[in-house]
Amino acid sequence: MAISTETPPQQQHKGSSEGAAVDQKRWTLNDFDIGKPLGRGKFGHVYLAREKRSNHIVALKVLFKNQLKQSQVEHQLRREVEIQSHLRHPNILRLYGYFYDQKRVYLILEYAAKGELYKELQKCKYFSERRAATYVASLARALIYCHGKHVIHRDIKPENLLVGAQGELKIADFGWSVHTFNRRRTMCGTLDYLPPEMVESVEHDANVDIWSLGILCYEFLYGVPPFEAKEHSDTYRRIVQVDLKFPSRPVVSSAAKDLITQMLVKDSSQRLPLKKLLEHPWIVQNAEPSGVYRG
Ligand SMILES: Nc1ncnc2c1ncn2[C@@H]1O[C@H](COP(=O)(O)OP(=O)(O)OP(=O)(O)O)[C@@H](O)[C@H]1O
Repeated sequence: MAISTETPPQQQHKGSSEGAAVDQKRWTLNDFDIGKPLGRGKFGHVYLAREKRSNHIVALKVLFKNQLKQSQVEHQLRREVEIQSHLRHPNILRLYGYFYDQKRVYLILEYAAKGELYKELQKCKYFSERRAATYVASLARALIYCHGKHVIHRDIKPENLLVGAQGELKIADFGWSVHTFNRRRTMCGTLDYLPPEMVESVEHDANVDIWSLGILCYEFLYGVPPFEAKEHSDTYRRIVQVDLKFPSRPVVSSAAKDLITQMLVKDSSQRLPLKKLLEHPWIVQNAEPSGVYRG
């Protein structure tokens, strides 16, 4: 199978803007050769596929409409598609387009050849500081890009991260993301009359992603999330109290702990901004400048 990862699937309407082309092309199942299954999720299956005309390799996610309806997630899926199809960043999984038939919805996704990060973490138990810092820096860059477009991910966790052929991290699941600008518009009609504290709350909201990235950084280095507990109520309490403890094993540098401590701050306005994170000594000294961890 000829593998091309550079060019997106052919688009029908040349000359239109990239984002518009995604919407305008009318795909059907006949446009693809279907390959091996890549995995299955709650609502359907994911297959390796090749777009016939361009030979472009993609991941085709097939979702069953009746299951989406039953779980009342159609609205969430629509939002996910709307948001993800407009994002272009090396660390964000591309959504090239979608189509549907009577029973199914198909999402045409960028293929992430190295699969789920979650499985890698399980295999290694925890990552080296170099690897963790490289991942955290790429995620910070992807989130800065999202926040610049008023998109908050809200669900950054290892299960939602895939790894590309070069070892680059890809944020994959935008099911819980929100476009704050849209939300504000529907609520208030226009931004013009909003007081500063409400306009600022866009950034304020975005700080939830800094918290999640702090949790993820901890999990990369220790193999478990920081507030884990047997009982749900205990996890809740530990989060609310920010009951942050650093075990003595595995050994983790004080610079890494300092960064995590600056991200896991209860007052969301006091969390280390993502741009500052990229300048933190632990990131500067450990993250691969290429943004790619090759092992
Ligand atoms: N773009 C992709 N490239 C490579 N493998 C993928 C891709 N998307 C999904 N997969 C594989 O298919 C599996 C199922 O993906 P899917 O997104 O449907 O399920 P999920 O992550 O469990 O999400 P959900 O809980 O929303 O169903 C993933 O766990 C992953 O192994």
